[in-house]
Amino acid sequence: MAGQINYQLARFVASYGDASKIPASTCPEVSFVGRSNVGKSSIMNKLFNRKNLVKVSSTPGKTANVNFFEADGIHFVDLPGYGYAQRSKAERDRWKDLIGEFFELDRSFNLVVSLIDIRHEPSALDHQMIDYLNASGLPFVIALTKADKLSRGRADQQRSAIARILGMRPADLLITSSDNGQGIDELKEIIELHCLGQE
Ligand SMILES: Nc1nc2c(ncn2[C@@H]2O[C@H](COP(=O)(O)OP(=O)(O)OP(=O)(O)O)[C@@H](O)[C@H]2O)c(=O)[nH]1
Repeated sequence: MAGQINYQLARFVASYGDASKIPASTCPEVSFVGRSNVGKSSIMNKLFNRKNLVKVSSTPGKTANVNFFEADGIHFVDLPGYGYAQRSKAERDRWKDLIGEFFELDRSFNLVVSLIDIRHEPSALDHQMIDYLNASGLPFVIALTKADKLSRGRADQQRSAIARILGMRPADLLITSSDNGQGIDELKEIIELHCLGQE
């Protein structure tokens, strides 16, 4: 049951625009990836039960750095959203490099939470990210975001469709909403499993 990690004292730790400047891991880490505007900041705020600790922006593409948060001795890492078309190519390349370099670091990748908007098919960059996660062997979970925007039945259908596209089982994809809290306790349980070593 979720509840072993105390999220109450979540705090911002540091922000890095250059992966080579990130200090070595000192504790378990949970990293959040996904396309711009998918809801990374919102799901992190929901975990922390805070409105605005992780800046939520309705303008896509605001998270341009790797941002570290800490709660109860665990680091939560907000990675820059990828694939925001209206940015310059130079900026998109910088973000891609930053994400790529981050995953090449020798770190404690206890869990990567890969977010996909439940309403849309995975993008080419989502595929690239998930292929990379599969190939690297890093533990990851897919969280489908914004489920409150669909009926329960439609959300289940979308989960099956997205799972099929990704070659995964529907049960491997978590249906979540930062709006009504759906799936957040399950996500907490998965985080606990990977960060507190209860295999
Ligand atoms: N209805 C609904 N809206 C959501 C949900 N999660 C996020 N949003 C909205 O989607 C928009 C983007 O959310 P963010 O959490 O800022 O997304 P992000 O992935 O951090 O965005 P970047 O900073 O661009 O990488 C905001 O307007 C949020 O209010 C959700 O579960 N339900």
